[in-house]
Amino acid sequence: MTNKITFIGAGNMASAIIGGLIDSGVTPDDITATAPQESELEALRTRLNIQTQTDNNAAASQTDVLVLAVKPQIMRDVCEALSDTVQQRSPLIISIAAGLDAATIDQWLGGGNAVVRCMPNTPSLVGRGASGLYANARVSDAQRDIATQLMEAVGIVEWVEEEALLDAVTAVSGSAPAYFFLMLEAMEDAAVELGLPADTARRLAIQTALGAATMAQQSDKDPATLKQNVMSPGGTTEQAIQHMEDAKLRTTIADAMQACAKRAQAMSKELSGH
Ligand SMILES: NC(=O)C1=CN([C@@H]2O[C@H](COP(=O)(O)OP(=O)(O)OC[C@H]3O[C@@H](n4cnc5c(N)ncnc54)[C@H](OP(=O)(O)O)[C@@H]3O)[C@@H](O)[C@H]2O)C=CC1
Ligand SMILES: O=C(O)[C@@H]1CCC=N1
Repeated sequence: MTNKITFIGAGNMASAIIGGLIDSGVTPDDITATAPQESELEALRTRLNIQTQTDNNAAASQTDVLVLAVKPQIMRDVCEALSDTVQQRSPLIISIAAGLDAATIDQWLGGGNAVVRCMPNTPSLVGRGASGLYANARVSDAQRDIATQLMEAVGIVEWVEEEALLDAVTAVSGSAPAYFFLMLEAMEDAAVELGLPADTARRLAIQTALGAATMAQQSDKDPATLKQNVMSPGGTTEQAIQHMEDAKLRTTIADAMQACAKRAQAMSKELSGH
């Protein structure tokens, strides 16, 4: 990838993507990250050898791809302060903010921009990210390819042609690493209750999650069949799964994902004013 990429914001999600990009072979010199405090950038620069800047406009004035990676609540101020530079330079805009539509981002940046909305997740850091992407009408095929290449460097990419579907992507992958971390926490706690040392329990639970995900990815069987294959009739797994079904775990998961998508919609209304 020969494009210069600038990340506005250098927090959890930006540093996960940057880490993944560098591991995938992108030249650190082609990546710039900005944040208000030099102290926050110093660690990133030392660790990853990338360029850093505290001045968003200075960074944006030299870039081909501008990744907006600040919290949604400050996006308006950040975009409006960047609009002159963006209007002059016309970089491809990639916003990773939850619940902020492309038209609003475009308007805050002065209008007429090629805007890709991306919903990534933090496993991008280890090259196992899952990103949903949506492009507005200004995005050319070549720019779509750039966005695809960028996010495929850190995981899988799924394009959606309806922007509203990014809220579903947020529920199933953007926010979802947290669901699995919760599961790992709960399994470790329960295994400790059953007498295992915490570190042993954690290693076993993590390896099992990894193994199950890898099997689900590589097998031609669906998850329901893979689950059934673990459940010997009258055996142990049946008891565990029956307990989860009785406790309505599926409904809990569905309700949680509905709440997640609804929050993305509400944020959009709150922040864009329409
Ligand atoms: N975390 C996640 O798993 C995911 C997050 N996202 C989206 O990514 C975006 C960032 O989230 P996340 O990384 O978690 O948040 P963080 O708070 O970790 O990162 C935000 C970054 O923006 C910096 N920042 C604040 N103000 C400015 C400014 N004026 N100019 C430049 N940088 C600034 C912050 O610096 P400082 O710390 O000094 O304030 C920080 O480096 C959000 O919009 C979120 O919706 C999307 C998918 C997943
Ligand atoms: O919780 C959030 O709002 C962000 C967006 C998706 C994951 N983290």
